[in-house]
Amino acid sequence: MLEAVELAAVRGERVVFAGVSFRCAPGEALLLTGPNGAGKSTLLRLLAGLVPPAEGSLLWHGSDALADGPGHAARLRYLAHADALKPGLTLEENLAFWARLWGGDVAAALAAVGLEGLEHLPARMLSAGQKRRAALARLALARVPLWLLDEPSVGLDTASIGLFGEMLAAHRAAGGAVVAATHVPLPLPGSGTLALTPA
Ligand SMILES: Nc1ncnc2c1ncn2[C@@H]1O[C@H](COP(=O)(O)OP(=O)(O)OP(=O)(O)O)[C@@H](O)[C@H]1O
Repeated sequence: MLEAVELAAVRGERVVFAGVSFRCAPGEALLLTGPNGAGKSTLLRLLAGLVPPAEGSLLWHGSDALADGPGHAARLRYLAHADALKPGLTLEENLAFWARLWGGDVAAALAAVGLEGLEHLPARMLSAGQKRRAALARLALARVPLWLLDEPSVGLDTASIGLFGEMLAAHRAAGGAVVAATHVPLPLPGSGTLALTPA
């Protein structure tokens, strides 16, 4: 269970948001919505332990989630806007880097996002949607209880959205939680919504 209690964030001496509270239980999904600049990415980075809260606390099963940085990092996957691919490495080599850190089967992860057959292509040759699918393949490598996703469906075609929906459903069915920032609907049935407004 992830619980945010009265969180506030400051960037560049400006309060981006304040008083943000929510709960996301195992199997649940929370959508972060709001206009450009409302603080969705900032909140995700805070939840990932990459930005310290100016106020409030973040709890994981009732304990301070940020007290143990490496422990918090180990229980989550954070997908930012950038796809985090090394352009000169092949798709397989890119995924193998993460698999060495986290474990998991590279071929199965690529198949989960429909990228089988492109393993040996340098990442720089992938289309925008293929790069996004390669980023999503990291989610399929090894199971962790919390996914933090920043506009995960940008650039995905209809078939890829379907595969992504299957990944999300399997993650939630296994007790995983999802917090996702988005401007468009995501395949997350029954999700809650937290609408951020610029402070
Ligand atoms: N490192 C930083 N230094 C100063 N200001 C920052 C920094 N990072 C973000 N901001 C500001 O914080 C505010 C929130 O940005 P953020 O990226 O969290 O918004 P967002 O809701 O994700 O927007 P979008 O829908 O455009 O992705 C913006 O006004 C942005 O300019």
